Amino acid sequence: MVLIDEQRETQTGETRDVVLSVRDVTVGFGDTVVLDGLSLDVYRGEILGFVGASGSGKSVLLRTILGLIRKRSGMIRLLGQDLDKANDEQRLKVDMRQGVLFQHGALFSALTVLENIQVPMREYLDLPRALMDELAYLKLELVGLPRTAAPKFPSELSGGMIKRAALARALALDPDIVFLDEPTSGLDPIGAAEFDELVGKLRDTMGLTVYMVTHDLDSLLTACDRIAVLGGKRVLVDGTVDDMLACDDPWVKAYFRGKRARQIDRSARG
Ligand SMILES: Nc1ncnc2c1ncn2[C@@H]1O[C@H](COP(=O)(O)OP(=O)(O)OP(=O)(O)O)[C@@H](O)[C@H]1O
Repeated sequence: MVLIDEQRETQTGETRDVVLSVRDVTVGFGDTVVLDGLSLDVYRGEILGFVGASGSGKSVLLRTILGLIRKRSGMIRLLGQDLDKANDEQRLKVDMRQGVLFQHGALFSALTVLENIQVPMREYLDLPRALMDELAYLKLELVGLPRTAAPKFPSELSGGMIKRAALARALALDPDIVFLDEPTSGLDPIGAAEFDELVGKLRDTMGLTVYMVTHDLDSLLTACDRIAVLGGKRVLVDGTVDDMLACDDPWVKAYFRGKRARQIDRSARG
């Protein structure tokens, strides 16, 4: 496990390890500024739900953190490493300690489930085939897929199985943090709840840190330890469900105090 030298006092006064620190980040395309001075911390072992209106920049931030989009200014420290200052070796170390589940799973259609899970192993490690098979079967089990799913191609899987297979691939190298981009979209409510439960179990058993972009109110209210809301090109508010309910921003109010939210919140709190 990577040592993290960064600790921060949270809003509740606890001192926690910071796994991801985004500071004053600005990102734009041409004349359009999408993120303007955005700051956010993600703590070790938490599930952070990241929400915001469509087009507010959630994917842009995720892609910037992953190094797929260049920021104009600001700093991003992931797993204790300032990504702008990382040399190739340091970048590789960080890459190996993070997993990503892209929207819709993004599995390679020409590879079986087992081969998909082995992609990061092939990319970063030099392991004998038998060991890679064994490790991939362990990941299958971890995400609740049967061994019979291993030789199947993505086109032969249900939506829920695709998400689980993609999660198994994201977990292939036992990362410290996983980034999940709308992991429950397209799943029925039962499948979505089971997926959330699985993510919670991974947090509890592996100490996994989860950064989850989601529109799923159920996930935000029941699975996430903390919520951050993107609006006005930065993080408008972050905190617990109660912090969201106390927030007076019109979008946050409409989202968390709307009719659907009240129903879910009532059933989640019993
Ligand atoms: N490569 C790009 N070039 C130009 N503009 C872009 C690019 N990528 C994203 N944008 C713009 O950035 C803004 C934010 O997009 P983004 O996809 O991050 O929104 P989002 O919050 O993830 O939305 P959704 O919830 O609908 O997925 C949009 O206006 C989008 O058009």
